[in-house]
Amino acid sequence: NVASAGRDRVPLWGHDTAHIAALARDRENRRHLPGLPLAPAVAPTADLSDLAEAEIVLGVVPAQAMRSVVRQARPYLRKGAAFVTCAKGIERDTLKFMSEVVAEEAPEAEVAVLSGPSFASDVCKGLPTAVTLAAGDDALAQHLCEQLSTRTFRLYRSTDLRGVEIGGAAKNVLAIACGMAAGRALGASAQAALIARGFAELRRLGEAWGARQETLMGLSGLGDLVLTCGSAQSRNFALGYALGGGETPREANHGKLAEGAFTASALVEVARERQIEMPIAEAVAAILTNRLSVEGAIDSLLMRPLRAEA
Ligand SMILES: NC(=O)c1ccc[n+]([C@@H]2O[C@H](COP(=O)([O-])OP(=O)(O)OC[C@H]3O[C@@H](n4cnc5c(N)ncnc54)[C@H](O)[C@@H]3O)[C@@H](O)[C@H]2O)c1
Ligand SMILES: O=P(O)(O)OC[C@H](O)CO
Repeated sequence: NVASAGRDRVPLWGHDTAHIAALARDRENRRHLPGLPLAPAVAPTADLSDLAEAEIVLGVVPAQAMRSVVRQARPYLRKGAAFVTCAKGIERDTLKFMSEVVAEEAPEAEVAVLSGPSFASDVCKGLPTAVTLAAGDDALAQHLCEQLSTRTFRLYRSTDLRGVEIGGAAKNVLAIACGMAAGRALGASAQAALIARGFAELRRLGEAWGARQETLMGLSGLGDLVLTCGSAQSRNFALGYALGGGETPREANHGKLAEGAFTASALVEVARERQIEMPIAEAVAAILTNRLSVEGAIDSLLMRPLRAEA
């Protein structure tokens, strides 16, 4: 809906033809965003050739599906089109970030990343939202911000693609930990401690990749961490909450996409490769793979050696 502002026709492609037909018929996404009508310009389509006219393509699919979607889309992408990845995660099989996946699968496209604190329903309702758009070339980032911003959806530009991607991928994993603490009723103080120590992990990883401080402290880093760790509306937080309440990793998902569950192990591997300590993320990955209980994770985090705050 946001992307359609000021445009005559914005094709909305999806792989699930029944869902696309329902979107075209109902003019709303009854599955995920009931009661929020599609903007008139949005044209649901199952035909990828509809992308041929697009100067800007937004990739809004689960991180683990991004490669196959870009591969399918490539033959239809116009030369020089910008492909903006909106997925927050790391590809499990390759440990690659989304901008790398897009660059590998569609080398002719201009790659950009959109990330930041934004629940789809808030954006769709026209509530004020601010996020970061990063592209290697500042002029491209500025162009995309101008093209995609609306009065209520504010884009800040950046050239720090990796910093933006690290924030988006890490915050989902850390939000699972915060959800677990809430589900275990550990209290608001524990919650705040997890956000602060989680941010220390995100920042350490970002710095090891050369991410800029303003990115890590900004919308796509601290901003999205605070939103996702502090709201039951978050699917990652909700997954953690169910785990904290005693559900198994298999039960706790409730059929919703919680990207942190797919990215946790990859995040930990990426961190280990750079010798970065991420004990909270490690605990989440271990719980999700049934190597550790929630109780065991609490014990191991509380019993870590005392150290300087960094
Ligand atoms: N929902 C939000 O509030 C929100 C906000 C910011 C960023 N994101 C990010 O956007 C990405 C997508 O999230 P979402 O909430 O739109 O998820 P979603 O579960 O609604 O899925 C988005 C679309 O991807 C399609 N899809 C699923 N598997 C696919 C596959 N294998 N191949 C092709 N298409 C497939 C689905 O049919 C759906 O239309 C995630 O990485 C998420 O972190 C979501
Ligand atoms: O529902 P979540 O946990 O996927 O969070 C959605 C967005 O990423 C919040 O910025």
